[in-house]
Amino acid sequence: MSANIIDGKALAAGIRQEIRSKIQNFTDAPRPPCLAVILVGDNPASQIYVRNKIKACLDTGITSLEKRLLADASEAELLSLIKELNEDDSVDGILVQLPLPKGFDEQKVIRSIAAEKDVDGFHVENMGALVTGLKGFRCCTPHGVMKMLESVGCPLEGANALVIGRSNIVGKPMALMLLEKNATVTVAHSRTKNLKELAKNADIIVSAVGKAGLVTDDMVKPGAVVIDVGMNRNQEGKLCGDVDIEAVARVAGFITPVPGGVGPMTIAMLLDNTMRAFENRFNL
Ligand SMILES: Nc1nc(=O)c2c([nH]1)NC[C@@H]1CN(c3ccc(C(=O)N[C@@H](CCC(=O)O)C(=O)O)cc3)C=[N+]21
Repeated sequence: MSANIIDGKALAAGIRQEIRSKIQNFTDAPRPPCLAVILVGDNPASQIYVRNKIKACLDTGITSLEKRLLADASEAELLSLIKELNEDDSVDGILVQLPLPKGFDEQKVIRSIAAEKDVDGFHVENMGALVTGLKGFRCCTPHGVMKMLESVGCPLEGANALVIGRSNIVGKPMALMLLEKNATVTVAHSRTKNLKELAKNADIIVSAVGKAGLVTDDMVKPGAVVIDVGMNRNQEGKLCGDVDIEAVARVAGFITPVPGGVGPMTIAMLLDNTMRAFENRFNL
C-alpha cells in the first residue's frame, strides 16, 4: 500500500479563497476584519511566523495590526497593551505569539485577552467551551487537523485515534475534538510505556511531539491515517515532522507532509477564527 498525501497547502488555499470572497461580498460591514498580532522580543523563528501570519491576513483581505514589545518589556506593559486592544472596537482578534520570553506568565497573559477576541482558542473560556461542547473559538492546529481528516472522508465514529503529545495547544484539544466526533481516543506522552503497541492498534495517529523520526513504519497499521504536527530541523537544517514519512507512506492510507501539511492549515484556521470574531461583532 502506498499512502495518499493530504495536501494541507492546497486545502488551506481553498479555505483562504472562501474567506477572501466572503470579505469581498460583505456589503454592510463598516470595515474589513482586523487581527492584532503581538510579538514580544526578537526570537527569529517567532518573527518569521508572525510575518507569515500577517502575509496570510493581507492575502485574504484581513487587516493586521502588528504590535511589538522588547524582550525586556514588563508583563504589566504587555497586559496594558492587551487591555487597550480588548477595548479597541476596530480590532476583532488578538494573538500573542508564543512562546513569550522568560519571566512572562503565559497563562496569565492569555487569560487577559477578551475571550471573544481570542482567535487562538487558548483562553480558559474557549478551552472550557471545547471540553463542555459549547460554542467558542477552537485551537487552530487541532481544528485544522480535523478539517484534514474530514477532507479525505476519514471515518471518526468508533475509530481508534492515538494522539501522541499532551500539550495545551495541540495534544489536549486534539483529543477532545476527536472525542467529540466519537472516536475512541488514547493520549500517549513521554511516560507512555507501550507506544508501539498503542500505535499499531490506531486507525488514526496524530503526532505532536517535536521529535524527528518518532513515528516509524513498524508502528503503523496498514491503511491508517497519519497526521504529522511535529516541526523539527534535520541535520541539513531542513524542516521535518515527527514521522519517518518515506517509510510510513508505504504503510499508511493517508499521511500529511511537513512542510505543506498541518502548518498551512493552522494559519487558515486562524484566519477563519478571525473572520468569525468579526462576524460575531457585527452580527453578520
Ligand atoms: N499564539 C500563537 N499561536 C500560534 O498559532 C503559534 C504560536 N503562538 N507560536 C508558534 C506556533 C507555530 N505555528 C505555526 C503555524 C504555521 C506554520 C507553517 O505554516 N509552516 C509551514 C512551513 C514554514 C517554514 O517553512 O518554516 C509548513 O508547515 O508548511 C508553522 C508554525 C503557529 N504557532
